[in-house]
Amino acid sequence: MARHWADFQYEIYLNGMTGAVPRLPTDLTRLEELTEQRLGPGPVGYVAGSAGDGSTARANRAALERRRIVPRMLRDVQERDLSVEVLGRALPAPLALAPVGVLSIMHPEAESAAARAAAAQGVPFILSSASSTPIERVAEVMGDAERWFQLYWSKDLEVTRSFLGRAKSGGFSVLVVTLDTPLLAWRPRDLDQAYLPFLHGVGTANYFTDPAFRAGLAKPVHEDPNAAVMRFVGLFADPGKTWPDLAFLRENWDGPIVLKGVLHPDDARLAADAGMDGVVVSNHGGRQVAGSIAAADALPGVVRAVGDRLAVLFDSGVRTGADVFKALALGARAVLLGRPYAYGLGLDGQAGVEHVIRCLLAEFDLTLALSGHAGPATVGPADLVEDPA
Ligand SMILES: Cc1cc2nc3c(=O)[nH]c(=O)nc-3n(C[C@H](O)[C@H](O)[C@H](O)COP(=O)(O)O)c2cc1C
Ligand SMILES: O=C(O)C(=O)c1ccccc1
Repeated sequence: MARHWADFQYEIYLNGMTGAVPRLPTDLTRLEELTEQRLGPGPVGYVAGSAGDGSTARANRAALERRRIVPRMLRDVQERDLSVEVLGRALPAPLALAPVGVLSIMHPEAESAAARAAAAQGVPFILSSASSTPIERVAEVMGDAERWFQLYWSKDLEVTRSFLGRAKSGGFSVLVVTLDTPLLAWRPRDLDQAYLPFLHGVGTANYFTDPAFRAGLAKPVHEDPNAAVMRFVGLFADPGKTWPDLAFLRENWDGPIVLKGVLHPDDARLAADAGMDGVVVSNHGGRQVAGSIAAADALPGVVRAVGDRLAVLFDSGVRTGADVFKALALGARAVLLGRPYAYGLGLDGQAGVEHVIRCLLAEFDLTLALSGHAGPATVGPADLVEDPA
């Protein structure tokens, strides 16, 4: 029998009989405020912040909130199964943890704690190229759990080759290539504090321990960490890349490749034509193009364009179980979760990330059941209306 994620609520109430209440809020929209109170302004500003005036991040939430679910009754929702097949993988629920860089600013155990949490709950972990922890150290704590690798497609071919080889050796099976960050956007919250997180734990972070990256430095990282950070900023991405360049990745990666940060239907078609396996409809959580289309508003057009050819995933603004439901109703196969798990990590390490996953999926399970669905397969556009307000 499939796991009933909704039972988490009774676990919480049962614990309550001995006087225990959850260590973190069960409404994940409250985590940001709590993190802000507990951690310094630099790290929280970096994670919570977004591009420009923040309008895209707000639009992401508004586009999800504007869509309302129309529940159906008497449809036998006793036995529910949240599992989905994505890119040939059986996932227990339509959820993966999004790639989030430099997690050591949130917690000393950084990506290792987040990866352990994902593995414990059976949710794929997408490791960022810009992680605070080397690929191999993360692989070590994941057993045989599902893990994907996010590539920042570097200007330096040797760095890219090195990452692809190390990710493959570490058992990372899906390559997620992020397209929407050829440059870091204008981020006033970080600029006002002159805060760049990349110096944090520089000696042990993924880039800074990579042999190909180090080979290009005039001095060892510990002797001139500022120069190492400037080399990183200069080469982690490549604004010169174009669609034909994808052939290199297709030839040098055996497994599925997913392009992250696609918003236009024509770009989704180009991804399919380039032999890619999936796209993530995402505006990077509103951190790149201030003023851009909300991710949920871009989703239906991409699904119409390539839904029969590619796995269409979604992120940017997912905070509740209802948001997961709405993304699926708009045509996504699964969603990625970003900031909320970073806050969970900052507030309570591995346990905090597990709390976030369990709350989101319990709420999603209940949303499904209460809306008349026994699983993701039957969810579709007919379940939603747009709030005229
Ligand atoms: C602090 C932070 C760091 C991020 N680092 C990366 C990264 O290294 N690679 C990447 O592809 N996306 C990165 N993202 C974007 C996320 O993968 C994801 O697209 C975004 O957080 C989703 O929006 P949400 O935070 O509203 O859930 C980062 C996001 C945040 C908040
Ligand atoms: O901050 C980000 O959103 C991001 O994607 C990033 C970019 C470079 C390094 C680490 C994270």
